[in-house]
Amino acid sequence: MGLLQLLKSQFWILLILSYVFLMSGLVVNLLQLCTLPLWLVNKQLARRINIRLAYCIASQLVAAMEWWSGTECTLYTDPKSYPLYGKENAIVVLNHSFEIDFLCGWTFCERFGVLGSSKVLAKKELAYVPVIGWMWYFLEIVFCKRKWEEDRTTVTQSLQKLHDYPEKFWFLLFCEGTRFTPKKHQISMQVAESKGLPKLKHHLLPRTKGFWVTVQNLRGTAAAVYDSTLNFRNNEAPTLLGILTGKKYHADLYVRRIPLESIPEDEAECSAWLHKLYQEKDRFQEHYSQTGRFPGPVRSPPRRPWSLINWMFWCCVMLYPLGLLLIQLISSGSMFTIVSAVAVCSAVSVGIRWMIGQTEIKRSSNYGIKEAPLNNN
Ligand SMILES: CC/C=C\C/C=C\C/C=C\C/C=C\C/C=C\C/C=C\CCC(=O)SCCNC(=O)CCNC(=O)[C@H](O)C(C)(C)COP(=O)(O)OP(=O)(O)OC[C@H]1O[C@@H](n2cnc3c(N)ncnc32)[C@H](O)[C@@H]1OP(=O)(O)O
Ligand SMILES: CCCCCCCCCCCCCCCC(=O)OC[C@@H](O)COP(=O)(O)O
Repeated sequence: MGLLQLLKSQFWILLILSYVFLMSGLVVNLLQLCTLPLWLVNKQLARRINIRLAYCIASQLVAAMEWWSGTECTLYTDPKSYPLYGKENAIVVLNHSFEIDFLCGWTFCERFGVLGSSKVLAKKELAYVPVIGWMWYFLEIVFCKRKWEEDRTTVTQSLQKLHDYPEKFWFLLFCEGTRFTPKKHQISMQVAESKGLPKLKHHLLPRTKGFWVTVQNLRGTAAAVYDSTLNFRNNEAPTLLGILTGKKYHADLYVRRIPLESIPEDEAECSAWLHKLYQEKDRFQEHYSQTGRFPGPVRSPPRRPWSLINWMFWCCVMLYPLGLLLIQLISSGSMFTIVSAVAVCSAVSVGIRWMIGQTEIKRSSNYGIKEAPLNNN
């Protein structure tokens, strides 16, 4: 292990990065709160400001991945579709097997200039995660309870609001609805069998209602579906903690652009279309596991310096007062201040550990387990 790598893996470095992320995130959340009155007067301006504020938070994680860990991202895609990426609204369909799949998604958003405005159909629990969840509220992220009876109306309403969104956005859908685990896979394949659908090896059976409602409500707003399949080289199972301690991974993403008009409007046909798409995705993953690559040409966009510049800016802004405080602390020698500083450090590390925990598959929800196939009609 090199000296730099050793340094990156030190706990106190992680603590400093976490402090910068948490404190700058809370400052950004506060600024977002201040834009509330502006929504009443000039909604489009409020949205544009919030896109930039969200960029300040999300791009710190992207910088950690691209610049700190040096993780590389290769894009396999058709050269004819490539010039359209970032220039049109799109619905992105992505497999949900990795702890940092959302971060890889963000990295591509950054490279195509849509990071601040990127959206997702997210489980409601994430709305309460400090910094990220609070930021999403101002970004008009669509939340769902994964209970169709309730989601049908709320998801439709949230999607309708995006019709006049002032900047280009990608709307991410993890149609599997939860992270892949062997147990969830086994249960979802029982569901597939009970529905007479072919079994999938690398994916859970997709939930089709969210996809259908998204496509229907974004017709005329989004131009295409980007069918995206992600994998990592050398059978790696990357983690956010790995990224933050400087571990380098190599992600491969296969993207196919499918014009929205080619997707059926009828719910049953749309559902069958999505099942077929997942059967194809499964074949791409099988191809990857056999050959170590996806089909088609490679066209990788380079990383941009903006995420790093933003991160450096927040490091300077947040570390300056921390430095002053430390000097004061050491020179005062007061037991009370030292105990307070230790308490703050502990709170930061517990808070960040909890947030990182949200990304860990071993802490994944029971969704997809609790509904036994026998309960399905
Ligand atoms: C060029 C570069 C291209 C791309 C770059 C890539 C990406 C970048 C893009 C954007 C980035 C943006 C942001 C990223 C940042 C962060 C994101 C982080 C995380 C958030 C992600 C989540 O929170 S995922 C969880 C929430 N999302 C979803 O669940 C979406 C999918 N779900 C649905 O669509 C659901 O239908 C629903 C949520 C709308 C409703 O849920 P409900 O449970 O009520 O679902 P259903 O009614 O569908 O369920 C009943 C049907 O399911 C069948 N069933 C029962 N048991 C199972 C089972 N175990 N497995 C499968 N199916 C099952 C049942 O039979 C019912 O079937 P029907 O035939 O009746 O439908
Ligand atoms: C430099 C930064 C230092 C500190 C970084 C801490 C950042 C914490 C970021 C938390 C972001 C949370 C996003 C989680 C996304 C996710 O993967 O959600 C899972 C859901 O899809 C499905 O849930 P489940 O049903 O439980 O599998």
